[in-house]
Amino acid sequence: MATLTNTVATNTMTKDPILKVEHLSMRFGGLMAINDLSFEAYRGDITALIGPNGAGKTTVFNCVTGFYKPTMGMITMRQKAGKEFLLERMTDFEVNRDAKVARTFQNIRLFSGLTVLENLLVAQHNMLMKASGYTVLGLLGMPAYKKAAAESVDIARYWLEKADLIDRADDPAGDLPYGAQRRLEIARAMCTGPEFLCLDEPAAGLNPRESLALNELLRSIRKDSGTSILLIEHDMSVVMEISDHVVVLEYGQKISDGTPDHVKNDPKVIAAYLGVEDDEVEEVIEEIEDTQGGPH
Ligand SMILES: Nc1ncnc2c1ncn2[C@@H]1O[C@H](COP(=O)(O)OP(=O)(O)OP(=O)(O)O)[C@@H](O)[C@H]1O
Repeated sequence: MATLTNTVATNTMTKDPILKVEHLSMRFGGLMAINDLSFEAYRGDITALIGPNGAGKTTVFNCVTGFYKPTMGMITMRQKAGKEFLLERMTDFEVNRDAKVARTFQNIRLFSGLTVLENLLVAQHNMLMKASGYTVLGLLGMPAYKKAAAESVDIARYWLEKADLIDRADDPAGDLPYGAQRRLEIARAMCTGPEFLCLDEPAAGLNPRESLALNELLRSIRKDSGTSILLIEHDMSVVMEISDHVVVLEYGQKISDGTPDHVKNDPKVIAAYLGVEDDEVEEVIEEIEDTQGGPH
């Protein structure tokens, strides 16, 4: 099995996997976008999925979150309480509601005409409907609904504080600067109480200050809520700064798996990013160092 021969440079003995991807393949017509991919994400970790354009990162995300049905393979998520879900057999709605996996998308998908607070309340719609007993009478006055409604405002306020957006709670979401909209999307996903949060390029288009604010939010999610995070990211400063574990894809296969330091120095990863063969890596790195005036 090709994937098992790759080095996993993390201490997997002490880690508790929240997600296991086993022999995942996804074919689009004649194109094998993902080819026999296996990796794990560990509970409480921030795991980054990286790789050059077209490597298959978004396809993996879409399989994990129920948007695509994989051609082959198994995706198991195990919740903290021990309940297991085979995500490849579930719809995107079930993955979110039952397995408690939330996601954001490459393109921001907020309700731009609703306020910042309203965006977070809409995200809790399922919980509120459940509390209403799915009846109009419930909506109109049942104590359970009133309690749930008050709780959902508290949850929204909590995440607005965390995302540093509390001062903008009553502004239309569409009026926020880009970086703040990204944080609002993450806050919205967190309002659904996920055990596993999947973020598709959260730092895309952010300026350095917004990137720092994002890093801070993700670190606080990991620390305070214990939610495990899987993110796709091109911004290496974000990946290296906040990830506990990095999985690198190229042409739909795993080429490296380990700590940020391990993958950063892995010749296969360097070769993939520079677009050269493995045996040419050292030569190319020497050339780069020469043009930059020596090693850094
Ligand atoms: N729905 C689809 N139909 C056909 N081909 C697809 C589809 N989705 C992805 N692909 C192809 O699968 C391959 C992997 O694409 P994917 O978007 O997963 O890569 P990626 O690593 O996320 O790339 P990027 O970093 O550019 O977003 C690409 O060759 C892409 O063109």
